[in-house]
Amino acid sequence: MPRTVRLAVIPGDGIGPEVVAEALKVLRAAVGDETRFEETHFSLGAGRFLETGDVLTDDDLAAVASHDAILLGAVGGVPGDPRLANANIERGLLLKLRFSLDHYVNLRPTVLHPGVESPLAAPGDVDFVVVREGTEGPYVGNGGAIRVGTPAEVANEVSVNTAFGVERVVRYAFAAASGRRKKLTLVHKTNVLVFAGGLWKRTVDAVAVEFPDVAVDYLHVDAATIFLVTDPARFDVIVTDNLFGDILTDLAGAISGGIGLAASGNINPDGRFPSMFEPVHGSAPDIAGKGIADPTAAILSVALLLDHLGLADDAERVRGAASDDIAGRDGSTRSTSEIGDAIAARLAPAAP
Ligand SMILES: NC(=O)C1=CN([C@@H]2O[C@H](COP(=O)(O)OP(=O)(O)OC[C@H]3O[C@@H](n4cnc5c(N)ncnc54)[C@H](O)[C@@H]3O)[C@@H](O)[C@H]2O)C=CC1
Ligand SMILES: CC(C)CC(=O)C(=O)O
Ligand SMILES: [Mg+2]
Repeated sequence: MPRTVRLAVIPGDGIGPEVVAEALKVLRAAVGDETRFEETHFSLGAGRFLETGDVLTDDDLAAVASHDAILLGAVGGVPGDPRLANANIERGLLLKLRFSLDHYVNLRPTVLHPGVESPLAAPGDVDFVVVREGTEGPYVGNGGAIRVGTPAEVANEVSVNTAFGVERVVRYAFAAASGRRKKLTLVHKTNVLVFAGGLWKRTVDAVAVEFPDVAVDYLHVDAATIFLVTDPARFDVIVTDNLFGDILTDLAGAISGGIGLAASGNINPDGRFPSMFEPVHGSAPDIAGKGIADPTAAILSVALLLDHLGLADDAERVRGAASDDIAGRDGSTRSTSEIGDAIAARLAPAAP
């Protein structure tokens, strides 16, 4: 009897549906007969909002939450589109999913694949994971503004950091480092953000006692951007808050061959809620509909999904096929579906 995995698929906006189609192609080619993915496709995003006025209803959320895992493309329209001014798709949909489903680990691995040209002069070994906190920080919507639109406007956006929230993600990061090269770098801005930074630093110091095999380092976020460019090999696992992690992982994508290769998982490690896998990039309205988006980030996100489901062999095969494809890229332009087809073909069983 094959295992059935109920997969919620949220293609989203812009290039989201284009890259998700390729990711699903690869997923279907990767898994053996012993696993069956039952897909439910959800029409959510800016497009859906413009049609119906809904962003994410309680029914939508409950339906998505009833699945075993989620694959998401990207959501969001053209920045500045006045029709979306009151929608706040990113907060009302993407962050609502992450918060409601308690995705407190936002896992973003960065590898410089063989054959990829990095813009760095001396990239060295680029192989690190950013463990970004996913449910707190400045993204929780704890803010407000007064006298909006006047010269006397005051706007606040408060970063929320709880001992509970920081400790659980820090613990996850230590465990991840322990299973890798045993180095954890906390990135924050403790010299200025003394309250939040103090909590993060004290938590790392306290949890470190339980992981004596893991070397602990600390960098202010501004210095971390320098070292990501000048010496990325110094990083193994980075743990950081929601905002810093968001910014650092776009940079991580850029130094490792481009945002089109950067995968991520929004993980609920407790398994109480389905985890969600998505490329790091957004809906890229500037290239949407042209068939030129790189689907590799979405495909590598499928590998993270398979890992999460305990299908490590299938995950490794997807990574291997993607890596082989990447290594063979010669600078000629292939379409989104040509790349997906080529990676899926590497996974197809050999003809007898
Ligand atoms: N997880 C999500 O759903 C995210 C959604 N967004 C939303 O996406 C929309 C666009 O945001 P941007 O700031 O422009 O970020 P973006 O990541 O969509 O695009 C930044 C640049 O990277 C390029 N790019 C992105 N993905 C690519 C791919 N797979 N292949 C080749 N090139 C790629 C784009 O063409 C663009 O030049 C906005 O509405 C934003 O709020 C942004 C980031 C994450
Ligand atoms: C809505 C944003 C937080 C999405 C984003 O940029 C990200 O998660 O990387
Ligand atoms: Mg981002």
